[in-house]
Amino acid sequence: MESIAIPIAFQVLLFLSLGVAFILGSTWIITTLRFYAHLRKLANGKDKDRPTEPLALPYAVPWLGNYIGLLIDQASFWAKMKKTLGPNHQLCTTRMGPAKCYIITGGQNIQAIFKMSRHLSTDPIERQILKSVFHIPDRDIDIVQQPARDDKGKATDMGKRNRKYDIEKIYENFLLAPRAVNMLTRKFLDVFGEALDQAPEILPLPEANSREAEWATVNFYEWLKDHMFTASTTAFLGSRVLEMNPDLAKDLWTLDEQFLNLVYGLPRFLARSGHEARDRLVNSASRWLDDAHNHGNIENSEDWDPYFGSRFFREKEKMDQKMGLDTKSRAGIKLAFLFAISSNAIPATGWMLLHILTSPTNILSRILSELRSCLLPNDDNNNTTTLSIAIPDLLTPTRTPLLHSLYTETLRYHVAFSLSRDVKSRCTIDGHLLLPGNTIMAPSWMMHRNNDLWTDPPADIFYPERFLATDEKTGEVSFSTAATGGGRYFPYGGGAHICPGRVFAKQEILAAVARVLVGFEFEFVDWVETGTERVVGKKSVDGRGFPGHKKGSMGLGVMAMEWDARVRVRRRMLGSG
Ligand code: HEM
Repeated sequence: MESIAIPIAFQVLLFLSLGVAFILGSTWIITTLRFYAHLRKLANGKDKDRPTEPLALPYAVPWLGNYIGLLIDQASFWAKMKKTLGPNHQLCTTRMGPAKCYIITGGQNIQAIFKMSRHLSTDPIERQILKSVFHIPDRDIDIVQQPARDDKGKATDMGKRNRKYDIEKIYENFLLAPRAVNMLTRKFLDVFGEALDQAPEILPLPEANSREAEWATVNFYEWLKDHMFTASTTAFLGSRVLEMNPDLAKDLWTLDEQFLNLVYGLPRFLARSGHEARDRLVNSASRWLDDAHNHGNIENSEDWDPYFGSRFFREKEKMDQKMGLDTKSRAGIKLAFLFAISSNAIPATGWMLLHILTSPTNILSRILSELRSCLLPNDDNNNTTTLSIAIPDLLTPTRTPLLHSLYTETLRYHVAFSLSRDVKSRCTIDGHLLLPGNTIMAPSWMMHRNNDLWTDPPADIFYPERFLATDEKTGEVSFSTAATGGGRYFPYGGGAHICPGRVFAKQEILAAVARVLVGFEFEFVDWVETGTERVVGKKSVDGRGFPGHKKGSMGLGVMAMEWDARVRVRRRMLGSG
């Protein structure tokens, strides 16, 4: 029996393999021929006066199209796409499973997307995230996304009386207004400073002025991220939430790692840790909301209270209650905000500090001298870490030009997200017709890391001074955003859905960098595997061994670090260099 079964199995396998190879090969040949025929037609200038279908990228796998290539390695996919399209085309389509996807690059096209909010929508992607990641039922998402109504109750795009309008008002008044955002930054900085001062892992300053503080050894990013999470969560959600849920940070970072698995709807048995972390988080946030309603006062107009936290969250909770959402949905929405608050600003701060601490050109001393000019005088003989940073000074680019340039470069280099919109109604970009029912993807990587747009040094080099300009007459060096225009730089997205946390995020990142550098001295030890002491890179601070981006973290915002730095750290005597 066996002697017959093996050849049959082999024949079946061979037959299947040939079948698959035939399907892949013929799909690739057909889509490639179609691509070049279309390219020639466009080059001949036919149809030049009327909108045309965009070029369709060749692919090998029917139905899935380029989905797999994009999932496996985005950077290589974008590079290959750029080569295939050549210099004259910046818009194409590809099949991504059930939907056709328009991939859009080029400064003018990106700017066009930001101006076309009437034709484009984020509702489907928002629904997917709220449902799959934060467990909000469709019924409540329908309420959240209820369309605008005009005075006669008719659905309209332009009406102001919709949920989105209410949330825009809350953003404007309690997240973007200078008073609100300064208060949030102040609270963040106070709690962050306190957390660092009381950190048990770092030894206290000695009593006598003459002796230096003792060194401790920590994994740098892990150390930073826990203290920053405590500070930003307390500033936004109050102090009770962490007292009630000491594992909140752990669960949120698990959710961060598992985010895409949940977005893609992987079942529990394939993404157990993500599902479990999400369930615990929703329960924790529900208990926190119940406690806040029982003990706090939602009508309180104070800037901050321990139960609800910021005025922003109190107003958001009032809005969610008014819409009739149940506790779990309201908790899920607050979690989505907590996720947005933590998942980008904290790694951005980590990257920025790692670049400073391991810089081959020693920018630390220059940054420190900028920061020292932002310290408020303290009355304890400069022998304490009770630091007070003047936030308005820190945010003034003329005082801290290098810090501003480094921040801008950090977001250029380490942010990679795919701006995503659904086409609501027929529209045209760059002479090409976009049809409703399809999606748009505009990868920031194609602009931020494009060597044709960023030269001297090229885009793939991290250059802290990139955004500094020298006045030819006076020789004065200043921070300049001239190179960020024209749709080539958009770390916070743009148009109607531009990130509403962008002002706070910048203030938080700069304040955290300042507080860490003026409060502590560091000595690099080794590059280590995250969460362990296992050495991964070269023992070097001259740029070698610097972590790359963790696989799979591209496309979502600030990319994750491949590994961490082991450092010696001690409290800085304020007088020391
Ligand atoms: C370095 C830090 C941050 C980065 C790089 C970042 C980036 C982004 C990006 C790229 C988008 C999509 C924009 C678009 O589609 O056009 C976005 C949306 C959003 N961000 Fe941020 N973000 C950061 C920090 C924050 C913070 C601190 C908050 C909250 C306080 C926040 C809240 C949001 C919200 C609510 C949205 C959805 C807006 C909408 O769909 O209308 N983000 N962010």
